[in-house]
Amino acid sequence: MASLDANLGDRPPELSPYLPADELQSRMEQMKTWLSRQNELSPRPLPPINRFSLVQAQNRRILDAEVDEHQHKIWRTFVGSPKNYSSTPLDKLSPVLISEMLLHKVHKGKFLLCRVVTPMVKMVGVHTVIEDSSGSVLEISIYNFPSTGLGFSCESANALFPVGTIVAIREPTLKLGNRGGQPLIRVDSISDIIFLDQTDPAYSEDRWSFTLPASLSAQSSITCTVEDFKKTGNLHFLRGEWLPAVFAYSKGLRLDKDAFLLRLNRAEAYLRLSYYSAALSDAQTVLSLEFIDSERRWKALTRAGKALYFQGKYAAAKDMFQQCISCKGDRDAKEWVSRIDEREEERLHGRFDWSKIYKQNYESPHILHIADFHGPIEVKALHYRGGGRGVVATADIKVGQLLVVEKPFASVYPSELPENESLLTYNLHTGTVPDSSHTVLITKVIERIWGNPEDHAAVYNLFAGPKCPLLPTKPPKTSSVSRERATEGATPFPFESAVDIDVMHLESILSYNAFCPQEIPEQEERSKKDLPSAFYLFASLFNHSCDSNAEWTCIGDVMVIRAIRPISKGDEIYIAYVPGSRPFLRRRKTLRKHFPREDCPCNLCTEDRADGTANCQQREELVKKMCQTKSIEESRRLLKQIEETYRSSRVLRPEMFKAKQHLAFLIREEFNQNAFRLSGFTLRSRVREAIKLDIDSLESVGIRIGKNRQPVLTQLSSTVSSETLILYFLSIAAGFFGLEDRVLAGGWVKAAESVLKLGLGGDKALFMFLFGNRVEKMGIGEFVYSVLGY
Ligand SMILES: C[S@@+](CC[C@H](N)C(=O)[O-])C[C@H]1O[C@@H](n2cnc3c(N)ncnc32)[C@H](O)[C@@H]1O
Repeated sequence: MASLDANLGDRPPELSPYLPADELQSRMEQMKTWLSRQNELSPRPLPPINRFSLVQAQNRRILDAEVDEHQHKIWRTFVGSPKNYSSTPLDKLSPVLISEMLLHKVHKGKFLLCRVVTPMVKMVGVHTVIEDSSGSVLEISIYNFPSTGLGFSCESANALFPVGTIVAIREPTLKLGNRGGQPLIRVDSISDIIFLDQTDPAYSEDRWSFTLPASLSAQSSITCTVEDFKKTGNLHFLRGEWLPAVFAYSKGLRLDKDAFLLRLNRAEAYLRLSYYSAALSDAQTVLSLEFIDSERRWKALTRAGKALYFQGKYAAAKDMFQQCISCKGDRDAKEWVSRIDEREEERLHGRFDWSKIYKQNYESPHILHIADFHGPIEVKALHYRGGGRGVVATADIKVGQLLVVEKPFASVYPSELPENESLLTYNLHTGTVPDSSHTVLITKVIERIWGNPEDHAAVYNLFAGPKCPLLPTKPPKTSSVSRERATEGATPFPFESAVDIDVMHLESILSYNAFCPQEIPEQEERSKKDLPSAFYLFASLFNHSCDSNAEWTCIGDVMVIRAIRPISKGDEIYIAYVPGSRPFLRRRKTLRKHFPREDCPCNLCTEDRADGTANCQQREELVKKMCQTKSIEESRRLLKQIEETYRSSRVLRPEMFKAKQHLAFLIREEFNQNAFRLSGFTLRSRVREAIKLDIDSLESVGIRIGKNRQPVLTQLSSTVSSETLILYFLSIAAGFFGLEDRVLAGGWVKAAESVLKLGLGGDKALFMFLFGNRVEKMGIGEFVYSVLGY
């Protein structure tokens, strides 16, 4: 993320989310060019900077922020603007002073040792004033630092960077800021910041030409003892400020690395942050100590067990909890053991209790207790696909077979975002304005990599846009975790990142691989501010087809992929990035970023292209009209016209599904309102007509209907979700039930149950959970239960 740098004479294009889509896209292209030009400006010396006025300006900002605390703030950001990061270790860099630095320059080969002079103020990132040892000052903006972004308070940033904190900034970038065009250091990558040890000679006051006011330097941690840090850490922990707690414990551990209580507490704080490898490493260090008592040992075992469980290392986690049980006969640990057994059933055999998982989703969209699962599939090199890979079947696959269950690497729901702040992001990679949840997702992914550096390679092995080279099917063994936490002499996490984080590359990766784990309602493409965003490492390897052979759905933020057609061994498996039910021209626009040169090559798009743009456009307009009309007669006319936009040879006709469903709906509405006026014969013939339309509509989306007017489920639909199909089937059943044709009604109920099994893996409990209320409302509850034997 980035805020816009001030221009130097040549003005940047004006952007607004309210511009027509094409105009907005073209201005974003201009903005891209403008930003890269800014990046290429010739370096020049810094103007003189007055310490007093810089500090005063920051103090004013702090006051303004306090006054505006409750006002709604909209922060403007850019995804895809140039951002730098360093990949050179600190000990290979040489120091630079502010007076030696140049504006518009990335100081390659250098690091700046600096001290925080004023409290932080929050903008898109956090902003403060720093000084170097000679007393020269500069403003600094730090983006993407965990626990400082959207929804976090300034106090959190000040707890992490209190006045007096000394940091080294690797290969700093000096730019002009957008607020008044002041020169500032801009840090996009958190891995560029290294926090110096408070025992480092740099912390000695005589190293600095300027003495910080006593009232401020008291906030510096130089005089604190291990006990002070423990207390501060515990206080933060009690307030739920996990990262400030981690920092306080870590400072204590810098003074005494054997202070195992701090380490034990830090392990718990790491768990709350989902930094599992860090939590595990702390818990294991405590377990390696011979002298700890059984209570502490039990705590360390529990924390190690949880870290391993959430990393999906179930056997090792079980071992920890079993040791807990022998330690204390612990009931909690027994529950964890049985949870682990359930996870192993899921992971190894794909046996999931779906209704239990759907119920978890009611409590929170972040499903905690579920294992990842892979069916008979593998990632294969497919050089003709962007990124060079795809997922193929390693055995013949049946309709409904479970292929993938995957927890997200990170996910963000709008309900987690603050009400008084939002982000207006321009994604220069895709020319779109993503919702806040997508932008926050980037920060979450950065944090997750920072806290779990072993995942770095898998994330950076994902497709990153049209210029991305062919990628290997497995992430290469990385040397980037080489600056290991435990390496002798290296600054340990969290004071230094174990991996270098290239934010610009990550932004590209997320532009091409983020999912919205919720169905996007029709017509909602331009106002999707309420939609969640999630990122999956494995699901990102599937290629796209609008007429896919597998369906992805989400339960909360857990991705589930199932086959909706029989798939032969060796065949590629596709999912739909954009639903095939969306009209062709809108689909093509949304898919443009994935197919920038030619269109999507799938069957559905090929058929739509063959119908011609004019027909597709007319079809889209007719369907729009159809959805707005309440007149049955007009609806019949429109249905005919929609049909005429298809070539006669076409089988899959998704818009006919919508149109027929709408007409059936209007007919039902009419007879519901006029039932008392219509003769029994007319009523029955209307009901029959509505049912016929419903049944015919299913054939337009690939559901074959047998001679007995029952569906033949040799495949599910690529353009209608299984959940929607079940509802239509049940509504047809209700129609036949109204006609007192219990045989046909029962047949459709059974078919609905089959779709539930194939498309959602469901059983009786799931049927009751998802559709129990709906069949009651349709007035066929008792009938349905008797047919299904519930
Ligand atoms: C999420 S990635 C899919 C995995 C990717 N193929 C890889 O190797 O990492 C999305 C990108 O894959 C490529 N892609 C997806 N579906 C495709 C298709 N049907 N044909 C060709 N390339 C496709 C496009 O470049 C798209 O932007």
